[in-house]
Amino acid sequence: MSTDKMSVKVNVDLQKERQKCNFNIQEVTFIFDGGKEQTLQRKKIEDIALNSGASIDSIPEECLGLKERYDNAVRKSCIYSRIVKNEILEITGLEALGNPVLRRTADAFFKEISPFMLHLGMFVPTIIGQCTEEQQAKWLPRALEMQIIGAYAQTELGHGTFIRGLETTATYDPETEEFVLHSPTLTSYKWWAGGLGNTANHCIVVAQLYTKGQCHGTHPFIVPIRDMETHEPFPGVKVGDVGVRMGFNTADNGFLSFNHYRIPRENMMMKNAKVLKDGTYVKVARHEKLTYGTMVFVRVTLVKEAAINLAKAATIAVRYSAVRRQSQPKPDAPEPQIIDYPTQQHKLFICIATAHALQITGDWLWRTFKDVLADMRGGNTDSLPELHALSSCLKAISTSDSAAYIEQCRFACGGHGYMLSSNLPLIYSFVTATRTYEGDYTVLLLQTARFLVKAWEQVEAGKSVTPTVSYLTLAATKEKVLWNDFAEGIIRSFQAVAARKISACAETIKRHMKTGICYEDAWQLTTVRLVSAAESHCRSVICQTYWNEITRLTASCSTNVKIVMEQLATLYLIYWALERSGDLLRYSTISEKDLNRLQERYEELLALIRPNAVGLVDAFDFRDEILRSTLGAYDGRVYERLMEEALKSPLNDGPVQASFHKYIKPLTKGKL
Ligand SMILES: CCCCCCCCCCCCCCCCCC(=O)SCCNC(=O)CCNC(=O)[C@H](O)C(C)(C)COP(=O)(O)OP(=O)(O)OC[C@H]1O[C@@H](n2cnc3c(N)ncnc32)[C@H](O)[C@@H]1OP(=O)(O)O
Ligand SMILES: Cc1cc2nc3c(=O)[nH]c(=O)nc-3n(C[C@H](O)[C@H](O)[C@H](O)COP(=O)(O)OP(=O)(O)OC[C@H]3O[C@@H](n4cnc5c(N)ncnc54)[C@H](O)[C@@H]3O)c2cc1C
Repeated sequence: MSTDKMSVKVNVDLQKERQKCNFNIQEVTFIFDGGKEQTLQRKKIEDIALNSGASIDSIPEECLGLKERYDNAVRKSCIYSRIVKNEILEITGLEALGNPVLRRTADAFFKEISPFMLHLGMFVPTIIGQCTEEQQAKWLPRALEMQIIGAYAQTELGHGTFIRGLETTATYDPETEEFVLHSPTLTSYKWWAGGLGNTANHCIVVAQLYTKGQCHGTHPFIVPIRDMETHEPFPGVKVGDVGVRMGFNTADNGFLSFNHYRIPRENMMMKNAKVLKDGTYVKVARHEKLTYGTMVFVRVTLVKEAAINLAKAATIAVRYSAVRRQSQPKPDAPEPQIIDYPTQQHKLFICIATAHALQITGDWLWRTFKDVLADMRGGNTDSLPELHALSSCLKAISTSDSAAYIEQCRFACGGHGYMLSSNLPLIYSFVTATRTYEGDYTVLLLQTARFLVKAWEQVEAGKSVTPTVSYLTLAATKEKVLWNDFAEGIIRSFQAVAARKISACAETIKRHMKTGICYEDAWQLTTVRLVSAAESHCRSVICQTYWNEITRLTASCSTNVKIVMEQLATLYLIYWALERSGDLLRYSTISEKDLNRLQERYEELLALIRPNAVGLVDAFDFRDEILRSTLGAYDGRVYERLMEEALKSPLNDGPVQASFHKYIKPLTKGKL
């Protein structure tokens, strides 16, 4: 517990909740952080970054105008970057780029998003992933020292999803040994890149590469866009802000176009393909899609990003639910804490369980990613398709689940949850964007479906398949899988559901093709089912990973930690079994009686978890500065904080606003 938590006067109900908690909170914190060392490192980083006081705003960020908000975000980004550069990267190394601790700590500085986020989030990783060693030696130190500030401009006004359809061109001119960047149409304007509008001086631009009259598809280039002294855009570069957004308003999302703008040949990122001085195109990479590497990296990191944000929302909603009292279900009895309502527990405990499920799955995916990267360094790209399939569906489901449950947390907080000072709307506006950016939900699930159908064809042909789809061989019998309600039984049934849906899709595609239509059209006619099959596959991966890993991670924990962690994981499995009861009725032998028993077990679990609920969210260990919520602070002084924040509103700067004299008075006096 940090010192600020020990010294404050805590709401009586929250104090009682903490006394009820029967497990060792710190052990659960270690599990959530991925180990004791990670917790200690995180706390050290938080102490360094937050004890400076630089993150404190005198006026709430949300009360500032658009320009002032951006200005304030840049000011704080500079302070935070200095801390990251001078102190944090020293502790973490470049591993920090895949570690949510940087983002988690940044939340204390920015209630919205830093305009520098994409610099560390995509610009630097793309330099690492797409540049030769020589190029890295030139660009990486300057980027890490913040001598240059970069953005990642791939999406265009006309195309985000369909990368092959991008229109910006980079045409090689062997006379001058330069690439000429050009935006031939309005729809070819780069659009959305974070940090681009006003902040960045460099940008990674993804463009169609032309040399010797031939197009070689999209490739990344490092492009200086602004003068390093004056910050004026260079001639031939048009750049600006895309306009006000649902969230991300301090992230400086920008547009960019080029008018025959020249960059040196060496600015093409040449790890995976090169253009020689004479214009000869040379392919280096062994896999066609290695230029998409940064996207795979970010999708992998977004799974834990989804977990952390959901954990924040759950912390706010659970603490608030312990403080808030409402209604009178029994005559003459006191108003209960709203957390005592089973319906409230149903809304909230799945959020706690999902945060753990996604965090654990995100850790596992990160390890898988690093293994695949190590293989690729040795020249073996065999595991890349499986990684792409896994990272695509896990990014889609984790961000979608997280956004939905964060909104559920807001509902769980009633009217006060709608206040920006609760922080729930801002957390939601950030996370709901993650469902779209870095690959839209449906589009990514269809990428996974493509892999699954191919895997199914391998199984049918009697060939072996990769580990995450090996269940296809076991579960894909024509018989219904025998239901049992032990955890392993539920997981096996989910796998059977996924296998049956995948095989049904493959059959449907074949059936359509028998009518004479081509594969592409048959695929389109099957896409609603393909998305559903990919979702089922992903759910079975999360359930299996969560269950196996939590069993492993708690093996040496104290008894009550084991018990509460198992209760949460079981709750997660049963929740989804009940949610997907239609699938289970269709593809397993589950009966109505079994479903009733599951429902009863689910309700028992809610009651068992109830006394530990506040302890469970305390174990996420968010400092108040990071939570930034009137409803979720550790001390539970909800009403006092709501009042304090209300008084900070510029609309409370005097009893009478100028608009009264300008408009209302003339109106009421009949003079308007
Ligand atoms: C100071 C502050 C502190 C900060 C702290 C820092 C912390 C950072 C936190 C991170 C925050 C990050 C914020 C990010 C913001 C958003 C950025 C963006 O959106 S950027 C923009 C993001 N934009 C998007 O995400 C766009 C989404 N669109 C796409 O990715 C692609 O267009 C596509 C994948 C949908 C299709 O691609 P297409 O080329 O048409 O391919 P086909 O469909 O024709 O399939 C052909 C074959 O290729 C295969 N394959 C495909 N991909 C891959 C892969 N990656 N690999 C391997 N294989 C792959 C596929 O399986 C198939 O195989 P097979 O069946 O033939 O064997
Ligand atoms: C907050 C935010 C930050 C961003 N930051 C960046 C950034 O820094 N750099 C950058 O380059 N980009 C960025 N983006 C852009 C982002 O990557 C794209 O918006 C995203 O990839 C989706 O592409 P799109 O907008 O073209 O959507 P579209 O592809 O037009 O999607 C619209 C709808 O069509 C559906 N659809 C599209 N294709 C198919 C298909 N093949 N099959 C079935 N359905 C389909 C989708 O499911 C969706 O429902 C950002 C976006 C946001 C919202």
